Amino acid sequence: MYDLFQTDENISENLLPYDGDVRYLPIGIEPLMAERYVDSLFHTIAWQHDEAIMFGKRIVTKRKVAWYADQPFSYTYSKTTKTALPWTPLLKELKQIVEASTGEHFNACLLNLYHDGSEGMAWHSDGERELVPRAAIASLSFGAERKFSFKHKTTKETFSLNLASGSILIMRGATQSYWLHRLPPTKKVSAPRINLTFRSMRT
Ligand SMILES: O=C(O)CCC(=O)C(=O)O
Ligand SMILES: [Fe+2]
Repeated sequence: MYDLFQTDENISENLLPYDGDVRYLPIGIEPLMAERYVDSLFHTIAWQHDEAIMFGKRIVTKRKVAWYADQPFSYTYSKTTKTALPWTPLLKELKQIVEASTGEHFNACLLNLYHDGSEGMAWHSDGERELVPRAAIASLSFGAERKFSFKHKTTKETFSLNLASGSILIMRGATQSYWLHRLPPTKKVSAPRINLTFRSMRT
């Protein structure tokens, strides 16, 4: 039987040239296990269409989201507020894997379901008031491999990488203050992708 928990030696060097710390772990979860997780997540998570207020209008995204945490934290972004659901056994298991691989602790998780390449996420940083400042955010990806990009807020320098199924991306320190990130839409991908970002909410 293979070891579910990767050691830190598989984590990349810092991928950002300055003003932050981003590391990539290509195999956070073995590919065959990852395939099974996509299926379970698809069926057991309380997926909801995301709502946002943009230019004063309420829009409903095609992308679906879900929000889970240790406590029923509310989380406001894009001017909408969500209340966290309690962890499911599956999410607890994934949180443990991510914590063991990164050496960090998390108390909340935002999940995104992108049905195909037409769905993505626009440039943003995760600096909401409810988050512990400078705490690590770990992003666990399942399903279709997608490009993920960073752009420095002032120098405009960009950096991109592909996020494989089962991979973990860790953003730490000053990253959210200086860099935006996005998941660009693409015509090349027709399969779904599920992403989990483990976070630390202020308690
Ligand atoms: O889907 C992704 O890889 C990133 C999602 C993201 O940036 C977020 O939920 O804040
Ligand atoms: Fe983000």
